[in-house]
Amino acid sequence: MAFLLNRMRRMRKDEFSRRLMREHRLSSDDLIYPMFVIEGENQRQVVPSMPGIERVSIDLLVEEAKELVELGVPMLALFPVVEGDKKSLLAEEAYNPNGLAQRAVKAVREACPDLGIMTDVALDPFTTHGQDGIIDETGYVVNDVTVDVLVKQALSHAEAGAQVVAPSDMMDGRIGAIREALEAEGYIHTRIMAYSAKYASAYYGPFRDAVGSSGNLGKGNKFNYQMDFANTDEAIREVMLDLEEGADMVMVKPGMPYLDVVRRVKHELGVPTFAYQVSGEYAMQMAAFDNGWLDKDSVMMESLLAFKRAGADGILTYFAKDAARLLLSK
Ligand SMILES: NCc1[nH]cc(CCC(=O)O)c1CC(=O)O
Ligand SMILES: [Mg+2]
Repeated sequence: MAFLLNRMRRMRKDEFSRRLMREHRLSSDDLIYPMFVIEGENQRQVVPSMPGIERVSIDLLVEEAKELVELGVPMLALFPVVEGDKKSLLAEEAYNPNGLAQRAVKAVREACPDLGIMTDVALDPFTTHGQDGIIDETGYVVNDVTVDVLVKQALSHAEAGAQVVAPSDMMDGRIGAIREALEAEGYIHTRIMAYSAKYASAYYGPFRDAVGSSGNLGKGNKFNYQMDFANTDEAIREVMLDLEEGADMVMVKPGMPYLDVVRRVKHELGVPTFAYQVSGEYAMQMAAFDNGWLDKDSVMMESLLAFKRAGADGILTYFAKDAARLLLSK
């Protein structure tokens, strides 16, 4: 032991050398903040299964968007919470040019022209049954009919001013169809963030509470369009297809339990890769924080850095504001 040449602890001894050898960093540039919007004015509703997260009306959404700009967060992800009488079997409200999402996009673009807005392209907030598409008489979500509606929805978002549209539905061929329609209508700059490897996950529960689709979905599941969580080769194929069809960014979802998939996508394909730390992952951590079982700031930052280590270029996270605030204070 007299001549221990490799002492790994030497570099860990002081903060300056720890800083020098640090391989990965989290910055506010890496964060995307998902937000839930409701009708009305000066309205806020808590989401019991997501402590700290509220559904807000457009006026309050705009105020929060300004806060995001100040915090250096580049983009928000918008999810409309649609009232029951707007839901239907054919989800017509999804492409209403004056729908809630479309109005919210316009309002935020006007107030914060440089903030990115990413819209959710999927039908689950608009269908009476809570599935992400149009169903046939057996309840099966019909792929190509659904894609036609998604195209209309994506175009209405682009027209409202969304710079990024994000299909989260997992229909086959929707990226290509949306890309072609955007090109044909002159929206050549609209970016597509594809939820490419989206798994049929039980971690989405609190989100479904937040958008009010859990009651409608009931005991239903999304196994015949979202991916089986036993697979990773299939994720690579899904990502490759979406890239061929014109996606600019791809996403893996959920996040923390799927970092192996994030790593494979980034390292095998080398494309802009994002991960979604979903509602259930947020709820789990918040439950521990609120009970005093885990320290919020340190565990939150450790969980977000793990995404960077795995290769993610950015993270959709309900912690985006808290993390950006913490980064600014350092
Ligand atoms: N298109 C639906 C959609 N878009 C984002 C989420 C989940 C997000 C989260 O859990 O935070 C879901 C839920 C689902 O697929 O049932
Ligand atoms: Mg696909």
